[in-house]
Amino acid sequence: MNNSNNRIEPLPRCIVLDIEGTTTPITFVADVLFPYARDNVGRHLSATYDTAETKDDINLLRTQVEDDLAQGVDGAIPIPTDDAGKEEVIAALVANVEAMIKADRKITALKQLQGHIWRTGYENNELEGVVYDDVPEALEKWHALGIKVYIYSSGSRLAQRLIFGKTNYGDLRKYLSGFFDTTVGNKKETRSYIEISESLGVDKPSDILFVTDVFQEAFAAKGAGLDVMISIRPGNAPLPENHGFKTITSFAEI
Ligand SMILES: CSCCC(=O)C(=O)COP(=O)(O)O
Ligand SMILES: [Mg+2]
Repeated sequence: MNNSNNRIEPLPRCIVLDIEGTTTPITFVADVLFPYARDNVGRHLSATYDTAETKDDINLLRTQVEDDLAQGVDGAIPIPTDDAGKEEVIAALVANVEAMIKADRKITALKQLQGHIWRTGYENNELEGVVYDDVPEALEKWHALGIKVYIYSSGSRLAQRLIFGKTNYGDLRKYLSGFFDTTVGNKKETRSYIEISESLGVDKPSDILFVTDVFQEAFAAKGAGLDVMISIRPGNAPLPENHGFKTITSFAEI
């Protein structure tokens, strides 16, 4: 795409970016965001227990935990009914959420609650998003070229707006056209990328370039006909031998 890179492939009309391991170090998510959520989930639930937002979060978690218990998922414990009292309910919710975070589960019930907890952290200046140094310049370049850039992350759309709204390079949302999360589908399922492709209204799925760090996500996106590159960043998981995808270590290579 960039003449200096002598990229000969045609410009993608759209670029869809993963976050953890792609725009943002895995260490920021694993060592800052997830511990913040774990350490503040009890305080958050207690402070917002009677709000409609948290009631919705709790209902989602109740449904997820019922399914986890039926499936025998490690760490799942029953959540008492509301008449057991607020403290009892919150204690069970905290135990389940801590187990979900420890297992790095990419489920909507967890991600929706995490986004609400992180919102407080950003508002209180306890959190600031982190992106790699090559990201802002690439976003600005693509924006100038008229390329639409979207985010597809397991983090909720709120969490995505928060991280890009307050980064180490300021507010980057002006370069982003939209956000997709697990409500469109799991990132390792091809139908999720078909759904995204339909939503973006491109002529053909290959008009979209998807960039992620996870092989299974790349494979699922390729199955939907998207153009795919894999991001290699410090601390990312190793890739399978002969994975067959183009890899990049910086957005400047796109
Ligand atoms: C929006 S920042 C938090 C990202 C997150 O919760 C997560 O699990 C990262 O998953 P991704 O799909 O972006 O690798
Ligand atoms: Mg990722």
